[in-house]
Amino acid sequence: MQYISTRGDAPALGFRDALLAGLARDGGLYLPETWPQLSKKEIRHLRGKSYQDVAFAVLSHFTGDEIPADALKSMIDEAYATFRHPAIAPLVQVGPNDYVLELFHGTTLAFKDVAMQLLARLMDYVLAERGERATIVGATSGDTGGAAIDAFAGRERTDVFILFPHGKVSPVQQRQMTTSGHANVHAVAVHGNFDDCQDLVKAMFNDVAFRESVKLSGVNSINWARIMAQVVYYFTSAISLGAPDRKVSFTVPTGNFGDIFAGYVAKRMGLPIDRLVIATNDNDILARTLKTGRYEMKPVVATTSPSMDIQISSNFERLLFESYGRDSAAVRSAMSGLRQSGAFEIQPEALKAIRREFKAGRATQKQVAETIRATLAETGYLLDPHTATGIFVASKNAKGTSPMVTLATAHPAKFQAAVESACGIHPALPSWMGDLMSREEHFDLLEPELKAVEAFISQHARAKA
Ligand SMILES: Cc1ncc(COP(=O)(O)O)c(C=O)c1O
Ligand SMILES: N[C@@H](CCOP(=O)(O)O)C(=O)O
Repeated sequence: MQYISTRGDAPALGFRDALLAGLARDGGLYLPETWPQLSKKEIRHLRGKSYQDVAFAVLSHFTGDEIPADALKSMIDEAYATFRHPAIAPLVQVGPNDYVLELFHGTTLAFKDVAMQLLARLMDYVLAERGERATIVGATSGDTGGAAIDAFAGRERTDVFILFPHGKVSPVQQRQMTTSGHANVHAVAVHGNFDDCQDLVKAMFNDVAFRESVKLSGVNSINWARIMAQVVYYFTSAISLGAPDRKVSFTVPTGNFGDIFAGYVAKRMGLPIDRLVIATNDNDILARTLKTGRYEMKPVVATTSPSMDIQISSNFERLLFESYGRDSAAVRSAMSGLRQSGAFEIQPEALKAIRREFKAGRATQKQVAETIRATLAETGYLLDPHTATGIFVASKNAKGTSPMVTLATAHPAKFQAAVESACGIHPALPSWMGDLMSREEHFDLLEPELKAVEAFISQHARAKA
């Protein structure tokens, strides 16, 4: 399996190189040259199998012969042994045809753990095989950072630098990043928002001299391996609801478009997905884009679902590439429009293709709070504000026959203030992380200036060219 860049100007890479590269050298994002196919018969065969077995069946199509089967199996087993629920991603029924897919049973209580625990092991494996080290840089609006720090903490071959927007993550998210205590982990608060942090990460990748000097690698969903690992739970949940002999719909709280793009990939691979619904908070660039055909940035507003306070939705570039029939020149032109004027128009045929695959909706903060309160009152189920965004939008986009699964992307205890203000209940952290808020914090505070951030990383990174 070869991986190609959305911008068409970087060499195609095998799985291991794409994994370590993160972002392609032309600034594009890697995806597989062709979509692997699972027949109905093969999907049926996965019924009753464990999460780990389904993960192997799906992921081995992407890793091919670059990761031996035994090694992949052990990495999958180790990664999901860190989860606190035997099903890894259990499905909970909250209405006659409505389900919540709980993706928050990992070590940092968010869906990011599902991919990150595997990604860390895959990177370690490839680096060890090559006798190399890497410097991992990530941007976070709160959850990716904690998950990456947990998954990479103490690993010999990697140093991890996580940029987070100062004062804009929840107290639990901040502590998960700042209390690790491991020497290879660096939490860096940046005066700015998530988009500033993500811009810095992309700029570091595009600075070839810097990239090579510290052997840069990335763990945001720009890295194909993140998306790949997230495809698995679309299969496990749809199969448990009757796929491939029944279509299933999904609503996904969306920011960087990685999680829902994984759903699109599952569909391309043969999973019968009916609707894929994008749910946004007040930062509704994706909902506006589907409505108007114009992708246009507006200033980010702070909401009660801070992890989705994003305007530049990185993985939308992967969808554009697909919708333009994999025409990388059209993607390059859209991305240069975005850089120059903060906007681009989607050509009519591509827009039609996107609208065929996706629906979209927005939930205001008031609607999110009301959804948390009403869902608790009616079903006894406590939602976090990101999942509540999904549940609200799902309720407007459900389609009679197919079950609607909303992805529960975070545990309510990560957003205690918002949940308490919505319904009066203060969600407690699980007892195994009860001391989180009393651990000592360590982090650095930097301005959003490329050279200053690069200098900081060069000074602390152990990987050198
Ligand atoms: C809790 C939570 N929900 C939803 C999202 C959106 O996911 P994505 O960026 O993959 O669209 C994020 C992060 O982006 C998140 O942390
Ligand atoms: N919500 C994310 C933002 C980064 O998304 P990623 O999936 O590209 O890593 C976060 O919590 O950091």
